[in-house]
Amino acid sequence: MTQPSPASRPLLDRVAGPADLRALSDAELAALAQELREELIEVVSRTGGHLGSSLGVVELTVALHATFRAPFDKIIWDVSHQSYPHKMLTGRRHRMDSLRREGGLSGFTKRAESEFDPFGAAHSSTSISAALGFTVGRDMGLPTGDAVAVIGDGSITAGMAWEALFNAGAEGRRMVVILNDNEMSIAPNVGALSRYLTRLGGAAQGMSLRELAAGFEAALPEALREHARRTRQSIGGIHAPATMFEDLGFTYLGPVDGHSMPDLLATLRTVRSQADGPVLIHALTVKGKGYAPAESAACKYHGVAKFDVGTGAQQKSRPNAPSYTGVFGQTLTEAAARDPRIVAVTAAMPGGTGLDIMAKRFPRRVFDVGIAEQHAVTFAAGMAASGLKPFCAIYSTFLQRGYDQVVHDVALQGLPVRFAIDRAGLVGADGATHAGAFDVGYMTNLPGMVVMAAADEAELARMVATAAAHDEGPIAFRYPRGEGVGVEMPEHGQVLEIGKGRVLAEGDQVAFLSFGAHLSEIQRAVEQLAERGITATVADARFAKPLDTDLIAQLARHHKALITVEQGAQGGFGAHVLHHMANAGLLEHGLALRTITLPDRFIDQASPAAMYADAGMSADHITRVALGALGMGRMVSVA
Ligand SMILES: Cc1ncc(C[n+]2csc(CCOP(=O)(O)OP(=O)(O)O)c2C)c(N)n1
Ligand SMILES: CC(=O)[C@@H](O)[C@H](O)COP(=O)(O)O
Ligand SMILES: [Mg+2]
Repeated sequence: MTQPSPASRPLLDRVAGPADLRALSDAELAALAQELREELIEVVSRTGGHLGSSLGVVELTVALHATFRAPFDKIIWDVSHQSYPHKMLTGRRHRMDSLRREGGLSGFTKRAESEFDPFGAAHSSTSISAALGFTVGRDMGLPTGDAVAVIGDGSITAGMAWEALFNAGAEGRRMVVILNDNEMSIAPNVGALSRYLTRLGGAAQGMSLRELAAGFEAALPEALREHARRTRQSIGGIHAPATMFEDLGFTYLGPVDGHSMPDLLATLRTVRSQADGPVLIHALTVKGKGYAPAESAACKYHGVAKFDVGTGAQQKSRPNAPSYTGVFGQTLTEAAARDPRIVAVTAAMPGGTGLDIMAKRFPRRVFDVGIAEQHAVTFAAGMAASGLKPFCAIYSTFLQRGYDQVVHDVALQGLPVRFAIDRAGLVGADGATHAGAFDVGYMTNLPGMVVMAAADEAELARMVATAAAHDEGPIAFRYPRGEGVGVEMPEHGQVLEIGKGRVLAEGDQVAFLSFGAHLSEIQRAVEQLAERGITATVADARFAKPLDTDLIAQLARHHKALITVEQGAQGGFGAHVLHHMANAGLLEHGLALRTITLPDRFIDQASPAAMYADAGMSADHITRVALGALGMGRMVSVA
């Protein structure tokens, strides 16, 4: 991929890698941060991506790399959507225009991409655990240096981060956690911890971190923790209580101005030379820092499309149809207006899941619990047990985090939680970490769980209605990222009969049994087959559980080949159909059977269409599979 050369920047041009930062003076490091920021804005204006979070850590990234010795020391970015400045300082500056594109740099840290990415991420709240793991490796004599976890105030709300803090505090090993507190998750941060951090940030406002760091430096190493406590107390008042981080065994330093290079350098250098146990540095930053359109936007340009640097105006795609997410949010809001028992839960994604639409009309019936998928699921289970009708709206990839809760707190207890599983299938630029590949498998194997997938946006509206009406046990419906196919929308979502599919077109030779949103690709394949004189039946299963066994029997009896298609991993819908057919004796009449699923490998970022092509699921592939199943594999070649 040809890359435009970055504009010449006097200091940045001198930095081929982090070691070069150590030849710069502190003043030059501050100036370098400004160059880095300018280039970051330019690059992301061309690529799109997670701009606001990356802008907020420019100074921190420079200071970290100037102080620690990566890759020997391990700098671990939580989520790592803020790692663009880190990429630019660690030998990837000239490839930044390929960010999030096919064949290009990942939008997250990735072990395979660079030795400076010691730990891959994209799901939140893993950094402290990973840093503790590296720390133990170091202490057991492996050639690895200090571990530094950089975690945001949103990501630290997750239970996993606290499990790691408890463990690290008790272990007492030298490691560093930097809490990057910008008071934002994707949406404004929520919850009691967020309130606590705001108080902590405000309490010591005006104190000089350089003073604190100087005091810190003067302390004897073994007295480090006690000294930091005394220093804080002398600033916050004699009786200032210890922060909860200190109670957990960390030395708490802060708050530090996360955009002041002198303060950051003084603090990090002191910690690097003096720390003898776990240290938490509380850095206050501004999401979108240094770019006025980002700083002033409510979303702080968390994730942006390409944009005009002068105005900040993003290139809006012109949708031909409403988005699945929008249809979900709107339909659920209408259902909630009719049924006061409907409530909804999101784990820090009110906009991403469309629940912001319902929250505008029914603010007290939508609960943003922060990045806490496990809690979200069990909280919904509790509400279901109380007689409410909870919709738990979580992306497929993040619901993985709450799986034991789905099993133990929902399915096992037969509670009617409605799972709205957005971002099912391949999602594009976020790549493999965000692919909704596994939910069909991990939901259909649960006794009593009803599992649906929407073929289009009208079907999604029907599935919302079906879920609202289904009080007998848990039910889930999945739908993809992006816009629908432009079908006419029903006025009210009609309630579907549980376990019944539908036939959309009838043919003689091959039957396609589709589960979910790959239907339009199948229809293109059907056209290609028709050009070759082959007629196909197209059925939409709607349900992977319970299966429409009558429909399957009918398709099996009247065709030479039956092909299942789903936007999910092996072990999902197709596997259930095969399992049923084997046990029902439907495989005994010479029927050719094929399952089209994602392959058994992770698919790298590209456009969703290119990712599906990579996965062997384009219309051409489907046509080829059908021809092969009919024994006509060599009849024609398709592209
Ligand atoms: C387990 C999980 N749930 C949800 C998300 C979606 N997500 C990505 S970034 C983000 C907000 C993170 O906030 P914070 O850590 O404060 O970083 P900031 O963007 O403010 O820099 C969320 C909710 C995720 N990546 N992982
Ligand atoms: C980093 C992260 O997990 C989110 O910001 C994610 O990229 C959002 O994805 P959508 O754009 O699909 O909502
Ligand atoms: Mg934040």
